[in-house]
Amino acid sequence: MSPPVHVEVVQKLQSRASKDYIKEMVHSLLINFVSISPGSSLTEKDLEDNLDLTEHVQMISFCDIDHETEVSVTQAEFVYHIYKLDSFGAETDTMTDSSTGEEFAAADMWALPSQEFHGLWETLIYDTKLKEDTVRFVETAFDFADKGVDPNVVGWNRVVLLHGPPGTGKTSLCRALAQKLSVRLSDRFPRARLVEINAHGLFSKWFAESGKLVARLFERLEEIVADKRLLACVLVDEVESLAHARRAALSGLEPSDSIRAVNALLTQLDRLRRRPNALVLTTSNVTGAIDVAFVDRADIKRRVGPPSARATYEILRGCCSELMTRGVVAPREPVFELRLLEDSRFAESESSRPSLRLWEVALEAAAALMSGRALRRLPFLARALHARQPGAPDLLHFVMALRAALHQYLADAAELEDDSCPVSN
Ligand SMILES: Nc1ncnc2c1ncn2[C@@H]1O[C@H](COP(=O)(O)OP(=O)(O)OP(=O)(O)O)[C@@H](O)[C@H]1O
Repeated sequence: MSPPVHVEVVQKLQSRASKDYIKEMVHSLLINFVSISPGSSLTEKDLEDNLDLTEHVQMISFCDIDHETEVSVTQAEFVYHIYKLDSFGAETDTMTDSSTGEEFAAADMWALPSQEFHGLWETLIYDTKLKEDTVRFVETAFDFADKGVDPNVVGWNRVVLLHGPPGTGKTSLCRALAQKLSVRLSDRFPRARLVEINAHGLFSKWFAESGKLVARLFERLEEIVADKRLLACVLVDEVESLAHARRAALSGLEPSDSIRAVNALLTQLDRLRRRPNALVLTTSNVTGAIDVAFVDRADIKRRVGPPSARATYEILRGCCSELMTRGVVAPREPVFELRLLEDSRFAESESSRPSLRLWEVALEAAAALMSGRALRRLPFLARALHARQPGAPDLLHFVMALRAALHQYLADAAELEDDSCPVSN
C-alpha cells in the first residue's frame, strides 16, 4: 500500500471552526479532484469560489515527503493536519552580564508552527533527498522513543548535525524541519517550541559569566521540556565554536571558566537529548570531524553542499516567478520546469528561450560552487545594476542581467581571493 498523502491545512487565525469541521470541508473538496500533485498548494485565490472554505482556510498544501509523483485521488489515503500559525514572532531571551550590566541575546524562542517559517520548507531546494531523509530520521527516532526501544541495544538518538559550507541553508533547514515536525507530530505534541541558542555569543564575551548564563538558560529549557506534550526543538548553530572555545581554554588562551561553561553546555545538551520530547539540532561550517564528543554521537549527520545545477535552476526559476508575480519583471511568461526542457531535448523556441538561457546561468553558477545564499542575492543585483531601464524588463532581458550579475559576482569573488580574504558566501 502506498503511504498516505499528508494534507497540511492552515486555518485562519480568526476562525473558530473545529478541526473536524475544517477537515470535512477540505475532504469534500479533494474528493472531486482527479489527482494530487505533491509539493503543490492551494492558496486563498484558488479557493475563492468556495466561500465556506475561504472563511476558515488560508492555505492547503500537499506534502512532498512521501510521494514524488502525482497521486490519484481514488487511491489516496489522506492524513489531515489542521493548524493555525503563531504570529507573535521570536521572543528573545536576554541575559544581563552582572559585571557590566550589558544585555545580550542568549536564545531566541518561537512557538511553532510560526508565521515566520511558513513556506520555508518549500523554498529550500536540494536534489538529494536531504529534506525527506531528515524528517524520516527524526520521525523514526520519536517512534522508537514512544515504543521504548532501548538506545543501548539499538543505537538511535534525536541529535541532528547538518554540516557544510556557509550559506547552504543549514540553519534554514533546521528551522523548516522543526516547523514541519510541529505540524506532522501535532497529535503526539499539540504544542511545539523552537529555541535557538546563541552559542557563539555565549562564549565570545563573558567567559567569567558564561557558566552562570548556561545554567540559567537550561533552567528555562528544563521548564519548557517538563511539559511532555510539548515538542522542544533546540538549535545550536555553529557548534564548532564550542570546540574552539574549549581548545582555546585548554591552551591557556582563555580563562579556565570558559572550559567549565562549554562543558556545562555540552552536558546539559546531552541530558536534554534523553528527554523524549526534545530534539537537538546542530549545524557546523566545519566539514571534517568536529571535536565535540556530544556532536560525535549524533546519529543523523548530513552534509549540506552547494546546490547542483538542477537545484540552482529551480532556485533561480522560483526567483524569476516571484519577480513576475510582483510585476518587477513583466509581462508574466512561463519559466519551464527543467523536466519540460529535457522532454523537448532543450530545443530552442520563442517560448523556451528565456528558460534555456537561465539553464546556462545555472550551469555556470553551479560550476563555481555558488551557495544558495549567494544565488538568492543575484536577482537583486541583476535588477539594481544590470537591468536599469525605468520600466520592468521582460524575462529574457532579466535573465541576461542575471548572467551579467553572476559574472560580476565571480569576478569580485576572485579579486577578494587574490587579496587572500575569505569569500563571504
Ligand atoms: N539549497 C537551497 N535552496 C534554497 N535556498 C537556499 C539553499 N541554500 C541556501 N539557501 C538560502 O540561503 C540563505 C542562507 O541560508 P542559511 O543561513 O540557512 O545557511 P547556512 O548554511 O546556515 O549558513 P551559515 O553557516 O553561514 O549560517 C537562506 O535565505 C536560504 O533560503
